[in-house]
Amino acid sequence: MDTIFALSSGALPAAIGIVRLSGPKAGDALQALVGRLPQPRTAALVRVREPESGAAIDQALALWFPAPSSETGENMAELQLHGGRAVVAAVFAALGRMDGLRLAVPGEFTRRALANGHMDLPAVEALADLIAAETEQQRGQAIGQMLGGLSRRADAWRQQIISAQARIEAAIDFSDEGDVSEDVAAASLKEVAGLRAELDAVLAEAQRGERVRDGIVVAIAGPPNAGKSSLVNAIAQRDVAIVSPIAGTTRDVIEVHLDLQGYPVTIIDTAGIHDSSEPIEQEGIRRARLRAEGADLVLWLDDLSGQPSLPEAFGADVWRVGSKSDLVDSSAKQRADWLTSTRSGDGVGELVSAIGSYVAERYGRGESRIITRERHRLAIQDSRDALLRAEAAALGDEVVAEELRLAGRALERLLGRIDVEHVLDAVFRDFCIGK
Ligand SMILES: Nc1nc2c(ncn2[C@@H]2O[C@H](COP(=O)(O)OP(=O)(O)OP(=O)(O)O)[C@@H](O)[C@H]2O)c(=O)[nH]1
Ligand SMILES: [K+]
Ligand SMILES: [Mg+2]
Repeated sequence: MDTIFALSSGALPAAIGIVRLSGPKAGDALQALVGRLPQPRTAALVRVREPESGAAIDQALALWFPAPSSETGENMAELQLHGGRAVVAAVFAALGRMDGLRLAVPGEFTRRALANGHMDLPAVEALADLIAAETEQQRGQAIGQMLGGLSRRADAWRQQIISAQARIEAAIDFSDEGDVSEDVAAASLKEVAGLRAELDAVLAEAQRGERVRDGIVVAIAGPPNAGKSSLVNAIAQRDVAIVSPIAGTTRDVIEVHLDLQGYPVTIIDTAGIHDSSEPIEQEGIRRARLRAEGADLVLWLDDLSGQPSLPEAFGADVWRVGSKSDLVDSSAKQRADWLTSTRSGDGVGELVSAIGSYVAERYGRGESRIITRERHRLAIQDSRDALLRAEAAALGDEVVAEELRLAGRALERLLGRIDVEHVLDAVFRDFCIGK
């Protein structure tokens, strides 16, 4: 097993540059650089020297974490250097010359922690989410999961399934004893039904966690020239989209990322939807429809100047938003849920607050969000389906026990206890070097 090292802190130059090592030779390498091994888990002020010449490289804090009480479960060492490029380069050069040491690949420390059972798969996923989190709600969700939110629940479900399975298997073995075994099996199946209902409830809310992780999409759609791009610019307070009096200006889908009440919200500007014979515009309209259909909320914009343009039926909630309110008389205003003018600025701030409240209400209420990825949802769904099949099978039947076994396996997959290899690449794709 190689000993790996990497810069675990951010871009240089910086006040401090943290270099971490993990593997069998981490202690030897630290000793070669600083002359001694500090007390385990206690920071020590040390002189870092080039091992061959003895020339000073830096003065630093050193930490030593002997296996197995370290993040990876291996011997680990950490140097908190001054964060200069040449300082870190000199330390890397010295480490690179040592036998059995090499630079880590992205996520390799965490991969070792997983392999050594110091983290489970949901915790690894949550760590990636925590590092990627840009809003308060994303952070809260990620740390909750990293500290075991999902794992604890899934493990409790698994224990319940195993115990029901054991009782049903015993009932099968003692089936010649008649009534008693039937009662036991019936009671166990009742428990299974209760658990299945619990999984159903969690699955019904699955979308919330996934959306908070990935971002909640609000699409601005409507007829050409309604002022969609102007509204997107007003919301972003930046000139992100091209605005012009020419109908059909926007063709590509443009995204703006916002933090509303701690939730990540992606506002998308789309091509004006109407019957067009122009092929490029047609493609833009096709993309606009597609994004609006996948959105969580559609703002249907209409400048209220002519016949009301009817919102198309999308899968999402639709708000009718009147635009250019500086141009219309009060009678037209009854046709919209919201009125805005990007010229005067009226109504834009209110609309944005209303979107924030809508998102907080829709994604914040209810149980804590424990499903944050499709992978979690599919595994829990598999478990739930097996429980349902168990309920449907005859009492005391071997099929019941087998379905319960499958239900338990789906949860073990969720926790990364089995079949972990084929999901690892997807999980570690987002990791950076040094993590
Ligand atoms: N008076 C007034 N004009 C506006 C307002 N908002 C936008 N406009 C004008 O309306 C015209 C169309 O605006 P855009 O934002 O390009 O409209 P759009 O819906 O994105 O248009 P397409 O991308 O072509 O579908 C431009 O000339 C804008 O200056 C407003 O609040 N008041
Ligand atoms: K336009
Ligand atoms: Mg536009």
